[in-house]
Amino acid sequence: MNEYVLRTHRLVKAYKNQLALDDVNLNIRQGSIYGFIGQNGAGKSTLMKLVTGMAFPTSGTIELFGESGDKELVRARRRMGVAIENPALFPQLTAKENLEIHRLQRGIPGKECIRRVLELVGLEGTGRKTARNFSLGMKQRLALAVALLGDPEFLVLDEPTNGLDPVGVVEMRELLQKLNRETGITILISSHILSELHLLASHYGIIHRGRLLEELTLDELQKQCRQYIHIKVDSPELAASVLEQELATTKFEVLADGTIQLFEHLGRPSRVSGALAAAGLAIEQFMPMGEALESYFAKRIGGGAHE
Ligand SMILES: Nc1ncnc2c1ncn2[C@@H]1O[C@H](COP(=O)(O)OP(=O)(O)OP(=O)(O)O)[C@@H](O)[C@H]1O
Repeated sequence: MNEYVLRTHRLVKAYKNQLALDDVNLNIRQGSIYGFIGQNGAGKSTLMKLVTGMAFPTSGTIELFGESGDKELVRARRRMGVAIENPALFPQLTAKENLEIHRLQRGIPGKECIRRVLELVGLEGTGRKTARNFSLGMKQRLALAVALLGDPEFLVLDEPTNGLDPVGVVEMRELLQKLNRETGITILISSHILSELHLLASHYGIIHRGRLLEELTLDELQKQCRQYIHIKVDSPELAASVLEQELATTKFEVLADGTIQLFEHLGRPSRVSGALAAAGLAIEQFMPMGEALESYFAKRIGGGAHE
């Protein structure tokens, strides 16, 4: 079986006066959840449209389930479920009726799949309620159900958490994790907010101005997001000398507001607080912190902007 569900090679998409994708080599392994992160306009939807056949590349190749010929790609795309932009939902129809229309349009045999996808996304109890009266979270679930109709092996979801409240984001995360765990489905999911995908995605791709800056695993991302102890005491100068002399470290920074970020001794916080207290310092704040994911993302694309 092919190790990669999707690979792109030097993929370029040029619109009249701009490169929406610039030499993109993307690699999505089978069974992974690939979080595709980029600001608005970075090129996420464009890549998804090329992969799903909604638009054509200017140059470069797409390899889907190991296939890259034109005919083979058409066949491979049948193994994909897609939710890009809002799917056509009929507001006056129920979830079941909406799915029936999509099933017929796509020529999927048998009605059994409708009950199954409704259960998968947790909309089986919506009965006669019409889509007009659905919450945004329910509409997103219905869009996901539409994508799941043909029993796909690869799901492509463009910002499915867009506009959801924090509870809705967590629900969507749990739902996609459950699908991935129980069916082994590979998922490509985009967002402009890294923290929304964090803990959902097993792999990450960061795109900025059409260029794929970095691909990394969840583990690598965690390592990149630097951990430290945040310390606020009545005398930062004295604290700095305690850190250097008593704890033998220079891996800290004293910020302009007098707070200290200590990058060492993370596993022994009581030793640090003990040494500070023993020197007579009053400890006002003392807590372990990690660099916010968003600041890592901002830093990464900040650097990328000059590439
Ligand atoms: N049909 C088009 N014609 C011209 N330019 C386009 C077209 N589609 C996209 N673009 C441009 O290509 C760039 C990438 O757009 P794309 O929609 O892929 O970004 P995105 O990362 O999906 O952003 P968003 O989060 O806003 O959807 C943008 O600058 C956009 O203006």
